Amino acid sequence: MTDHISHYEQQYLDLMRRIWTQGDERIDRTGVGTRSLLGAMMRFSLAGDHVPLLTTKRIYWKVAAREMLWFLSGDTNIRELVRQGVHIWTDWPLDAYRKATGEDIDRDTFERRIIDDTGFAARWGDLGPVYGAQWVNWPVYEPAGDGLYRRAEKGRNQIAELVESIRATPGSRRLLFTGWNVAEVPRMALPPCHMTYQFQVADGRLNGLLFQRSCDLGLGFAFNIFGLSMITRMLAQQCDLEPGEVVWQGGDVHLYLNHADLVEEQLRRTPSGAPKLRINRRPSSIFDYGIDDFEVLDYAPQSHIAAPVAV
Ligand SMILES: Nc1nc(=O)c2c([nH]1)NC[C@@H]1CN(c3ccc(C(=O)N[C@@H](CCC(=O)O)C(=O)O)cc3)CN21
Ligand SMILES: O=c1ccn([C@H]2C[C@H](O)[C@@H](COP(=O)(O)O)O2)c(=O)[nH]1
Repeated sequence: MTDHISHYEQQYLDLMRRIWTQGDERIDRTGVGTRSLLGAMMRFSLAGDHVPLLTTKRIYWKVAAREMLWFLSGDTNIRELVRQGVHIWTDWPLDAYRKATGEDIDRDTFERRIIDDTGFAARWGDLGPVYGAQWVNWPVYEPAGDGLYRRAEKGRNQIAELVESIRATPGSRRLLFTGWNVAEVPRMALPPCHMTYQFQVADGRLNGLLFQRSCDLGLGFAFNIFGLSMITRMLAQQCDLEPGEVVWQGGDVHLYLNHADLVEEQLRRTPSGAPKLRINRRPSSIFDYGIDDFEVLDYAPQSHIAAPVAV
């Protein structure tokens, strides 16, 4: 149906090939090793409900959607994700627990305890002040007298302020939010990868841009580009704008060396089709969306390709 030269996903496959064949090979933080390139950009249209889901392997878009809704809820504990059957954040708390206790616990048992025991979840399931905390409750400090400061009860809600700003000053060049809180990065289980989102209103359309400092092109990217598209669509709906395009900018874009099978299989495949993301309802605020409000249509991907995640 779609000529593969012009299919939106070709940008992704080209970048994958370039990094795999020409990337700088190094041992990274995880010890797995990557091939890496600094600086990349891709653009995708959201017009007509189109969504840049990868078609050369199945993407579990509901997992990515649940993760995005979890960020917006301000939650930083994996418990709610695990309760919803989302396992993509479990490995980091699990690793911390194993290292701290020496207990040789398997993932299923760890997740069971996170769900069953709220005390255990509070102690071992929290990722620190990651995305959700910074997005909707960026800490602020108020004078407490004698030159002292105390943390204000409520922080800044960057997302609520962004909705207001898009509505009030659509010509602004300051329509953004960021998870990169320099003072709090050391307390995060992982410093934010998809760290800064910026928006622009042009001709009645909302465009969204993401700067991602570090990108696991084989696994994380598919989720991150869906998340960017989803939040751009939600913001557009809340601000009575049409969806425009999304621009993705990568800092350190890499392929893990243990993703060789995935990379080679994916590069053999040809992208096809034009999936659409439908939002079935107009919730009264950006914080009132639920998973059932989203539907993906015309998505007929090739088979899933499993690949290990580097912790
Ligand atoms: N190395 C690494 N890559 C990442 O993409 C990543 C991290 N670490 N750390 C934090 C989060 C967690 N994210 C993840 C983690 C795992 C998958 C993953 O395993 N995806 C599989 C299966 C998904 C599922 O079974 O639900 C996939 O095929 O997409 C995706 C994103 C994105 N981030
Ligand atoms: O949303 C995400 C979250 C994480 N990643 C990847 C990028 C890297 O491979 C690791 C993070 O390691 P750092 O050493 O902190 O860069 O996780 C992603 O692609 N998308």
